[in-house]
Amino acid sequence: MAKLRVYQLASQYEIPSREFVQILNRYNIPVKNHMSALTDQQVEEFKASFDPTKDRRAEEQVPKKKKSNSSKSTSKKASQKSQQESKPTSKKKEKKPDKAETVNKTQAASELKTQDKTEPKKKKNKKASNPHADNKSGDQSNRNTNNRNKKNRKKKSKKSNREETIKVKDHSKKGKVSHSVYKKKKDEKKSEQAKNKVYEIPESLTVGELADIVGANATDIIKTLMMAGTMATINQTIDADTAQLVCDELGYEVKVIKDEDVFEKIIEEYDEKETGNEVSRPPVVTVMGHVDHGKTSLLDRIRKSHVTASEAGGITQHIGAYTVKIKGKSITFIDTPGHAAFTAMRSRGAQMTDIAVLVVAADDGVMPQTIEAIDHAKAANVPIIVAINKIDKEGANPERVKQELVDQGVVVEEWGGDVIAVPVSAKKGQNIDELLEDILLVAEMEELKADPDRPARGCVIEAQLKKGKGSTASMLVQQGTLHIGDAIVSGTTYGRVRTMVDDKGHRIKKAGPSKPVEISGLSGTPEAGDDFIVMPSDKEARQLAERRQEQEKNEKQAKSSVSLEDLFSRIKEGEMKDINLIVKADVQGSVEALSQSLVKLSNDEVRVNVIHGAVGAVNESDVLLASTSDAIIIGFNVRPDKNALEAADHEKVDIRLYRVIYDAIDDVKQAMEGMLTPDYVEKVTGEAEVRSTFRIPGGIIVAGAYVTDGKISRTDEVRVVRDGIVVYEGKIGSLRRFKDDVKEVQQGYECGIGIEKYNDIKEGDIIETFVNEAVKREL
Ligand SMILES: Nc1nc2c(ncn2[C@@H]2O[C@H](COP(=O)(O)OP(=O)(O)OP(=O)(O)O)[C@@H](O)[C@H]2O)c(=O)[nH]1
Repeated sequence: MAKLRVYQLASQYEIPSREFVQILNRYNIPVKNHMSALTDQQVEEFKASFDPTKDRRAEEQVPKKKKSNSSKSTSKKASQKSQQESKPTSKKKEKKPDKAETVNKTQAASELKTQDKTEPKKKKNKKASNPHADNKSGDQSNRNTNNRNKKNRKKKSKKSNREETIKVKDHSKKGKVSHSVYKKKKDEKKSEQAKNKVYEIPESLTVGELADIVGANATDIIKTLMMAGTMATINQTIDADTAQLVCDELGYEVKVIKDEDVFEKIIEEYDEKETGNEVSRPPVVTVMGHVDHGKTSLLDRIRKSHVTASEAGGITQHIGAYTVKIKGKSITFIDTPGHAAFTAMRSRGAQMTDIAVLVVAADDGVMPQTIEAIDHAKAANVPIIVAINKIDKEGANPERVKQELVDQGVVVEEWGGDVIAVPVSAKKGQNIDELLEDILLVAEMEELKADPDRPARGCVIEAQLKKGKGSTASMLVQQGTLHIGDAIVSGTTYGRVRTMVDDKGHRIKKAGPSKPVEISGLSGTPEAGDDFIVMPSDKEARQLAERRQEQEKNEKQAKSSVSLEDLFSRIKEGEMKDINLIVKADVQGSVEALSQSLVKLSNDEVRVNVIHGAVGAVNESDVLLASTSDAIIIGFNVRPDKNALEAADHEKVDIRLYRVIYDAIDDVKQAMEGMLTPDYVEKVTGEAEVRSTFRIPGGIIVAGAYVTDGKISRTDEVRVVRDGIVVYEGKIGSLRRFKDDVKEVQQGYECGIGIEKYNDIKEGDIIETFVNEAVKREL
């Protein structure tokens, strides 16, 4: 059964709703306005204890006037009458409610409060909220009658529709009339259909908007509101409770969507919706590859040789991306080379790259960062084009590069695969056009499309604070067209596009799909990879940005990436079908052995994937890849560097470090079975940098070290790390400050450290101390 509303109960006692709200509050029933719903229990308890004669004494003034007017009219009418008598209200005040105004809980509550405090104010307010009271007393009494007949109203209104149709039918002798009957029937059918639907409404909306959503006549809504004692205009804002009540009355089923869900919905609908007006857009390309293989040289070469004469007039700006033209078609290059930027963007959910150009130096071949780049591109599901660079160099061997690529699962066309490889020389400008044409070819196959006529969407390439300009952000338009003056939200910032400059330094007024631009006008500096969305108004942009700020705050506190501990529960809940791992080890043999053993742990329920395996310390790029791919990092005989630790902390990525391969396999296995219950957790206590070494009597090599972090304690365990790889783990043999033995040395001090049973310490090594702390077993 539908819940009883305050006004309905009020009408049973013939007490005005506003007064009744106060009475209910005095009975400790915390209702806010006449639309508030009451539970059955509240109604029962209230009815049992409420004595209308006794409990309404506080409102004595009102009943008095009620008597003086007519015994049947309500006290509400009486008080309105009294307003007329006591003080004529200015026209301005009468008009006020006609403007868009919220009839919500707060307003109703505050009005009530004001009424309590001072009589004159009460009059003004009442007047303001009932503009028709002066000249529409007839309406008012009608309303009261209607209130009394409320129970029958719904039935009646439906019935009257039917009756009308029948009436017309009775007179339907002529074709014209029967046509109108037909039309009416059709309308009825339509409205019946409409009534069977569930409409979604926001937390607050205007009467007109509600009419639009459910497809009802605004007049009907206004009438229904009037019957419930609320005078509203078409532009007036009503809250969801009110809207829901009106729709109940009119027979429309509605569901209230929270404001944040409304924003989400706008975003989702936009993403999903194809307008049918999509046209081809230029591809967006990222250049990746191993250090020194020529990424920057290639990007420079492309930019310099493909800026047309007309464009060259402007000074090329660094805005993080640029567009070149080849055979009348455009290509946009993200001009910050490297996968760190690429993954940083992906970790923020942005996928701006359509194609990855993998630069491999022909004289050097596939190197660790080449593999990393391949893994990143694969994880992002982005097609690769290989640019085999430096073919002008002596010792260049493109065929060897192709062979090495096969080992990484990248099979070029000549070898029967589907990856295009182009031998180029960034230095000499050889085959650059060919590379660009191949990019266009791949783009064509990818069928990259966008509708330029939609409000713009895209993402931030980079953003900074510029002197005299405030926050500027380089943005890539991915959908629609961005215009000067557009209200936008970007990440947690918002504003209006004040200025817009393209990569050639030209001030422009609009930018279409795949176009990079630098804009100003934002309230803050968004982060690379943040999205940007054009909103219908400044107000909505600000609201969405504020909501995101709040969400970000909450998420920071509760971000959960995958960890070995929660692996089992996520598998059980069906949340995980794949376990993604990144394996880093000291030597290639270990990477392979560990990876193979881990993959073999796959069972019917879950598959174990090693999405990236490489030699070397765990770095920031590994962490970002883990974050974007929901992966756990398994390190064998390696350590994370500082940036990686910071990133892991920020992204909440689980890094597991092992000294025994079997332990790593066992942990993953046990985690999959829900048996992982670590008793000890390692805590790093200090770090010292070896700045020199010296030999002491007995041939022992001691490190002259500087404590860079925490403190080095004589009793802590110690490990020696060289280039991110653990070369020894053991105990401290001696710890000295000058000539004295000491128990500990704090950060910022120098000391001598000898390591038990280890004589191979070298300058540049990192000495890390740690303790194993007992932790509670987890259930
Ligand atoms: N001979 C020859 N040298 C090249 C070519 N391309 C780049 N180089 C040289 O290789 C070196 C590295 O080039 P960069 O473009 O800086 O390489 P990168 O990959 O951007 O390097 P990082 O930014 O450090 O990752 C420079 O000395 C270039 O002059 C080429 O096609 N031929």
